[in-house]
Amino acid sequence: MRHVDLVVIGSGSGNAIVDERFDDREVVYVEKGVGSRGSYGGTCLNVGCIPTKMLVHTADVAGSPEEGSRLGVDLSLNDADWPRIRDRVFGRIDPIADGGQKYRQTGRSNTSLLIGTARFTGPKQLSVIDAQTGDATALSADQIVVAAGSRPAVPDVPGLAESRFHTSDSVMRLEQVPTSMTILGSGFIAVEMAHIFSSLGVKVTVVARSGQLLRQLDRDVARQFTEIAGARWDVRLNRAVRRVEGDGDGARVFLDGPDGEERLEADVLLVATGRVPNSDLIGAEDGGIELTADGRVVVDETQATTVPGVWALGDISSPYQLKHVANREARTVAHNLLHPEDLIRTDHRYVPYAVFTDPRIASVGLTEQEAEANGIAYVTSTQEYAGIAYGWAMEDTTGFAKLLADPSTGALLGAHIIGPEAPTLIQPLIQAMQFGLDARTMARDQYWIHPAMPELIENALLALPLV
Ligand SMILES: Cc1cc2nc3c(=O)[nH]c(=O)nc-3n(C[C@H](O)[C@H](O)[C@H](O)COP(=O)(O)OP(=O)(O)OC[C@H]3O[C@@H](n4cnc5c(N)ncnc54)[C@H](O)[C@@H]3O)c2cc1C
Ligand SMILES: NC(=O)c1ccc[n+]([C@@H]2O[C@H](COP(=O)([O-])OP(=O)(O)OC[C@H]3O[C@@H](n4cnc5c(N)ncnc54)[C@H](O)[C@@H]3O)[C@@H](O)[C@H]2O)c1
Repeated sequence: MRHVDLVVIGSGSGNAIVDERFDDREVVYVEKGVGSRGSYGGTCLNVGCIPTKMLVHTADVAGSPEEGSRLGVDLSLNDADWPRIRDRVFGRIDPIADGGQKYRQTGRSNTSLLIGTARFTGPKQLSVIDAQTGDATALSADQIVVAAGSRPAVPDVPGLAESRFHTSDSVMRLEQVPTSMTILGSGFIAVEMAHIFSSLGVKVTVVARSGQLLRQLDRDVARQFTEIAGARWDVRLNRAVRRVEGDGDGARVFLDGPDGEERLEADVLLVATGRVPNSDLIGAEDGGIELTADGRVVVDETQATTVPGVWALGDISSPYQLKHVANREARTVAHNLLHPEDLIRTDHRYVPYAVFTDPRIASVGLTEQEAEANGIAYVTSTQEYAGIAYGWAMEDTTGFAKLLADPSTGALLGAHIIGPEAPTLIQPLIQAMQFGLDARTMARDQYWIHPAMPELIENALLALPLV
């Protein structure tokens, strides 16, 4: 068995851990590859944030005629050349992944890369199965970083496994843009993909189990989004998927609907029903590593697992499946590997996120239903884009910012925005929450550029009924 100082399993956020600070240690990276190319560099780069957002921007541009028509500008969409769109995205991403792999193979003399699947065989012991030859390499290490991420969940629906279906791992590399697409699920991936493909002319049907899309969001935002989406896509709410039939020519999905069985036919079926942590792939339990009931690796705030010397970060352990959280946790792990006498903790107090659909959504802190359920005293304010000058310029009639604050101190408890540039507009509110800036001071003690979009935030802050 080969013994080294450090093994890192997973090249997503795990890839950022080892740099010149680790030059005095022998390091082995293990990566099995993601997506159809078996790419290096993890989910975000290859099959997640980066390609989706490159496609979302393309979708926004394709949606310009609709925006123009609101403003009296007559535009038309002549063609969306899918092979060009797809190849622009992956023509940029694939070389970055390949370059990252090459760097790990040859870039640092103390670091090597095994392309294969790592599994614990005992505490701090691993077997790595080579992706090409199937040969096993036994490894042990003083320290192991588990950064093995998550993968698409595939629900146990009769006929699904035997049918041709896509997940986010494959749908962005389709050969042809389909005529129609059924999307199972109504979370982040479902509504981002629905925006992308519907903007390119695909007839999209979204199937949701509950009565709302994005139902974990603040209830007013979820309600507004569900209404907007219903006017744009064929949205089927409160549906149970009974079975799937698929042959060479697409897939048929059978649902229990309000009036009995419904049958959906589409060229492409996209399953977007959540992601499961890869703790089973790494054989976490054989390594003595404790898991949560939903299969995540248990970590404390220093990212330490229940096995001393084994650390975890990102989707495999975090309750937040978000890249900026995985990156922050990776910084904690890197520091703690280097400074065992001075451990730091990951701050998870104000984790924001954005949903890059149409309209955009962004959120940080408590939703109103969370504040209510936890008996937290709060006041709210809602400012519509339609009530600020830049909203008139854009002719926006559906967007708003909603704030929750402590009624006596003015401390911000939550912020939720649906509308243009929401992921950008929310950043000063994240900053205020993180650094303890109260709503009154934030609103009054700085200039807000007139007539810019952040006046949405200024007005929402001023409208809070603080005592
Ligand atoms: C379609 C999509 C869009 C997204 N968009 C956003 C977004 O806009 N913003 C955002 O913040 N987040 C987004 N996310 C979430 C984000 O991509 C993840 O939270 C983040 O990439 C997790 O990083 P990670 O390092 O934990 O895991 P990963 O990046 O998944 O890395 C884990 C790596 O471990 C490897 N691995 C797994 N098991 C083994 C094993 N046994 N042996 C060897 N290697 C192994 C995998 O192949 C993988 O490369 C998106 C996700 C998806 C799917
Ligand atoms: N912009 C972003 O930050 C971004 C974008 C995409 C993905 N992500 C991350 O990736 C994660 C995974 O995305 P996702 O959209 O797959 O998950 P999600 O948790 O956002 O949504 C899953 C959806 O699937 C539904 N569902 C679950 N099981 C089902 C079943 N058996 N039958 C029918 N419906 C079912 C749920 O009700 C929900 O609507 C997200 O939670 C998010 O953290 C982030």
